[in-house]
Amino acid sequence: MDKIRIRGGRQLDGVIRISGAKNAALPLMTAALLTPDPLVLTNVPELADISTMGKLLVELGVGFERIDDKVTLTAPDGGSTTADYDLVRKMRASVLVLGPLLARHGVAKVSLPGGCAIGARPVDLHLSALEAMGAEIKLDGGYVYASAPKGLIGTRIVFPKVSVGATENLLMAAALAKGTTVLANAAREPEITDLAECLVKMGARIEGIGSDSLTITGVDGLHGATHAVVPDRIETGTYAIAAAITGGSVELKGARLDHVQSLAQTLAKARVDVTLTPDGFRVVRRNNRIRGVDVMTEPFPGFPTDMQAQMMSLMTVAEGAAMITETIFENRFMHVPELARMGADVTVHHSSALVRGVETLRGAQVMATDLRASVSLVLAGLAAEGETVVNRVYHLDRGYEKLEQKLAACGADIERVAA
Ligand SMILES: CC(=O)N[C@H]1[C@@H](OP(=O)(O)OP(=O)(O)OC[C@H]2O[C@@H](n3ccc(=O)[nH]c3=O)[C@H](O)[C@@H]2O)O[C@H](CO)[C@@H](O)[C@@H]1O
Ligand SMILES: C=C(OP(=O)(O)O)C(=O)O
Repeated sequence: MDKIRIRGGRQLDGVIRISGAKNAALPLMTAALLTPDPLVLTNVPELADISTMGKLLVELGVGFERIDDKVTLTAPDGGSTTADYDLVRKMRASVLVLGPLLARHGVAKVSLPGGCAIGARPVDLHLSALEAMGAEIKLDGGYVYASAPKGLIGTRIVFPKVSVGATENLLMAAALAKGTTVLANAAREPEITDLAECLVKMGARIEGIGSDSLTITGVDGLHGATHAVVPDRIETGTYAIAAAITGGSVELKGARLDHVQSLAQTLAKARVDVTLTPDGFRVVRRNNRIRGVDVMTEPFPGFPTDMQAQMMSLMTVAEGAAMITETIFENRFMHVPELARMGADVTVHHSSALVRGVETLRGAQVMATDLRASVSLVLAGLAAEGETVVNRVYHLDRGYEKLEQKLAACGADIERVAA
């Protein structure tokens, strides 16, 4: 298994171009299941999760062609409606095929995704909302059997909890339902807005895009479209912290500051400068020490759970203490013991972590069990004295396109070592 080796202590200076968002590209790819016409997506990042979704769609009979950052997906009539365990278990976003398959074909059999390192992550909200639209749902042998032979029927759905995936699944299902569906207490992450805008290009009728209440008037059929995937706000935030933690200056080209407002506010409180540039924004910290700032994760526009581990790395070297509270996932502090191996002082109590800043971290052999925890160790390694080796690089390959190249181009001493 490959490893990442970092020799820390170098400032990062330069420019990083932000890739398309994994968490937008994945649902957009499943939207191809809604129409027999080609859906052309551009700015699609090259990531393990995108290949996994491609393989799952091919198993469902979808034509998949990739040329550079452009992916063309064509889902002819008569494709399969079964998503097998082997691919679904690799990536939870696979459950997003359920809504589109059911809406288009009236039937779907999709493996339950199961839990993962960061939490149990049930899909009950997806299933009960589809039931409210008239679907019959049965669970058997680890599979969801869903059917709606006469089609899904629009209704008012009030999500008891904000869920990105459930909002996406229902948005796609409602696009082809009979009548009007209202999704109240919907998630409003930029990836949902991106999906909604693509669906509108495909002929869907959606009002309230960008808000927590979406009104979808079902149509008889959708057509093909071309859509550019929104820039990745989590990749953006990760490299913003890379600049901050190393005391450097990095311009994030293509990044959307309006998608990372809560992070930018936190960085400003921590004494990191964020300034707009014509094509993105620049993050600068020079001679001052980072100041400890409390952070609590929340649905968008609050501070994203997918940036919590990276922010914790920054806070480990802050002046003073920071309380980091995780409200979205019940087990998302796996980076804490690994950061402690690098000299960080962190105490976890239930869903909060008290981080007492130290002067410096020291390099170590580390590994993590999920994507953002892994990248938080890379960030810590960039700031640490000496050598850090991050194992289990396959987690990073799920979500960071050309990670080592992007960081090395700004002066980081980082390389991938084949095992
Ligand atoms: C591919 C993708 O876009 N993944 C993102 C998506 O995951 P995902 O869509 O899985 O996350 P959700 O927003 O659904 O999860 C939020 C919370 O709701 C719970 N829940 C969710 C669904 C459900 O049916 N029942 C239930 O209890 C989850 O366990 C979690 O505690 O949003 C998360 C929250 O921003 C991000 O961390 C993930 O990176
Ligand atoms: C948790 C994440 O992804 P997924 O929902 O695919 O596990 C993530 O992108 O940080």
